[in-house]
Amino acid sequence: MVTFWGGKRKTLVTAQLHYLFMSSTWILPDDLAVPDFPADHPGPGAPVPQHWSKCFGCGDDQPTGLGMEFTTGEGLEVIGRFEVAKRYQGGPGFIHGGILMTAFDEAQGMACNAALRSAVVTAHLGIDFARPIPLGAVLELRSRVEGTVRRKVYTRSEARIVDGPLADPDVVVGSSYGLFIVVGHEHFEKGKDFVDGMPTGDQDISAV
Ligand SMILES: CCCCCCCCCCCC(=O)SCCNC(=O)CCNC(=O)[C@H](O)C(C)(C)COP(=O)(O)OP(=O)(O)OC[C@H]1O[C@@H](n2cnc3c(N)ncnc32)[C@H](O)[C@@H]1OP(=O)(O)O
Repeated sequence: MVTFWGGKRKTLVTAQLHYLFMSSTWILPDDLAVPDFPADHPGPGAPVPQHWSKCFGCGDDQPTGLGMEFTTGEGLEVIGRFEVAKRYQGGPGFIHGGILMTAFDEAQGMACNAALRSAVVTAHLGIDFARPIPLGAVLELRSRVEGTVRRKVYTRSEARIVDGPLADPDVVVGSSYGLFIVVGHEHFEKGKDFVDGMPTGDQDISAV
């Protein structure tokens, strides 16, 4: 069918089939456990601290990083924001897709940490790029844990432009599904010879 249509139309059909395939592969397991709401949760609107000051996603001691800032949302939702700086450019005038993926990675990791109070690392991430995102846009990513199975944490996130060019809080410009794995201190001990700086805060779970 795809070969029969050919040309530009072939490309379009292939892209649509790919989108359907990608979306349909994210199927939550039947034995998913929804985490309990933390008893000490501060409620919506509270700042969520960076987990590591040198982190490319959220660190305030990482000048080239995204500098994402997080607050708690409703329920177990975590809301992250950052402005698309010129250095994040891919195609002329628009964000690089890998930067958006990085932002989703960070946002969904923070949602895991807020819900489970455990360190996690990313095992799998899938992104749907729905709209081009211009430089100067302020992106808001709303992320949540959908549930867990043993150490596996299933997450979702959506991005919207809430300020700057093409802002429209009703339009989802990208979405993401991700599998994170709960890890212990030993995971980060493997990086102690390479670490840049010394973790000091409560959220710095590295054993170095
Ligand atoms: C204060 C803190 C801040 C926390 C806040 C953090 C926010 C930071 C956000 C950035 C996060 C990152 O970028 S982290 C950096 C990028 N990620 C990484 O570097 C991870 C590299 N990969 C690994 O280190 C490893 O593969 C692990 C840890 C993910 C898993 O290894 P493991 O510990 O030996 O566990 P393993 O038995 O293999 O897997 C456990 C279960 O997960 C499943 N599983 C494992 N990988 C996959 C996979 N890709 N796709 C599907 N399923 C998978 C297995 O089948 C198994 O299922 P079952 O048998 O139970 O059914």
